[in-house]
Amino acid sequence: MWSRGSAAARKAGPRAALARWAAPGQRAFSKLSCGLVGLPNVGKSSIFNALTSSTMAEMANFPFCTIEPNVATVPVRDARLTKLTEMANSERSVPTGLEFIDIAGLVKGASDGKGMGNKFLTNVRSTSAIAHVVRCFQDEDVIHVRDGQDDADHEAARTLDPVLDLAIIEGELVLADLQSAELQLAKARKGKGKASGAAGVDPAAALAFLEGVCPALEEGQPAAAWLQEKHGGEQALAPTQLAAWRSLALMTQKPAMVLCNVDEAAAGPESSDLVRAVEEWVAAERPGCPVVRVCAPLELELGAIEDEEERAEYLAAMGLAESALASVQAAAMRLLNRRVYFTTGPQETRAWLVRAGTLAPQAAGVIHSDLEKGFIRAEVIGYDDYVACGSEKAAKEAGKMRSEGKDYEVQDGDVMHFRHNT
Ligand SMILES: Nc1ncnc2c1ncn2[C@@H]1O[C@H](COP(=O)(O)OP(=O)(O)OP(=O)(O)O)[C@@H](O)[C@H]1O
Ligand SMILES: [Mg+2]
Repeated sequence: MWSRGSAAARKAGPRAALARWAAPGQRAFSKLSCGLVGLPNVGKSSIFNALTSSTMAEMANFPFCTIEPNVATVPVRDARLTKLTEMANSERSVPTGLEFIDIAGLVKGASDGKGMGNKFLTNVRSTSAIAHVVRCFQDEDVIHVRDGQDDADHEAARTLDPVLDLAIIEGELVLADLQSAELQLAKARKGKGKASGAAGVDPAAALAFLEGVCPALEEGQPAAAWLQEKHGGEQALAPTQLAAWRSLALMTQKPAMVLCNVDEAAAGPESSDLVRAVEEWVAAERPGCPVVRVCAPLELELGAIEDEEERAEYLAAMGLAESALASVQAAAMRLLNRRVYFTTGPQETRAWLVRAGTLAPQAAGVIHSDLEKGFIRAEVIGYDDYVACGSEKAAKEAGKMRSEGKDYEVQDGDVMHFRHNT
């Protein structure tokens, strides 16, 4: 099954090392995952390869080239991790990861089983975020498919229209969600929904969400957009409400970003009309959804440059502030509301991912469940203080090390040490 990673994914060199992050007894580390979704042949596999700098996804000018999704985890570059590793002279430096899943092309009618149909919608269901890939590159030789069949002869299907493409795919996800939500609603009304049985889920709250979200889905509104409009988004929900909302497990509840697959001409500061059309539509219809331009060949070249200075020069020459990978990773962190804290020592300096608002014991639990169970307190130094003082010892002497208890909310960039009694 793809969720455990394809054989190719398991074999992949540097990524295989990432899979070993979680040593026996440790919890699997909390990496984020992002599924690449889009019409056939828009460049999902090309972007997957570019972002993960691997050639495991077969790229071909052939619609539905990808049948089994490819999975790869990419380490997140973080200058703070590099700096802390240098300061502690650690043997190992372990970044956080972002997993990409290259999903087969969806077409209009996918929710009814057209094209590769529901099988691929299942793959979308298991990711934490969705990246819509839309075609913004001009190439007469690459077939553009919109209607579930090779429509190369139809002028309308050949015309590039990334906004329409985006609306089609989003519409398919909404339709599939509507089918699921209506089933859940019928069951919930009879009082035997899975929500009513799920631990920690208030059946009345789940029912209320279903009654609200079904008509919205019917009108073509993604579930997340409905929640934003009616309730101010997930952040505004109380824990019991959030549990009820999440129990619906709809695809359009997931945060989404748009990746514009551009040619080199539109990769620099100039952009293109197609990209601008996407940006305008998203700003008006899906506010808060990030739009990132990715030029696959350029990103591939960039991924191959190890030297930081050389990378910076390459980016500057292209007129870019950062790589598409860095933009996508930042967008995923923002969308999924994640924060990073660090642990550092001579053996290892490591970055850990937690949700915004995570308290110290649960943050410790990301490292090992024993640390959470036996949590006594956390010794915390803010990243800036740590660097300004030059070492943990100096930070301590300068009074910058705080002793925090079980109610402490972990902040992005905290350098932490956990005291525990196990
Ligand atoms: N930015 C680009 N510029 C020019 N050609 C591109 C670009 N991106 C992708 N292509 C070409 O488009 C074709 C389709 O790409 P790819 O196989 O990555 O699409 P896909 O979305 O994964 O397709 P499928 O849905 O069939 O899996 C390939 O021939 C690829 O080389
Ligand atoms: Mg593909």
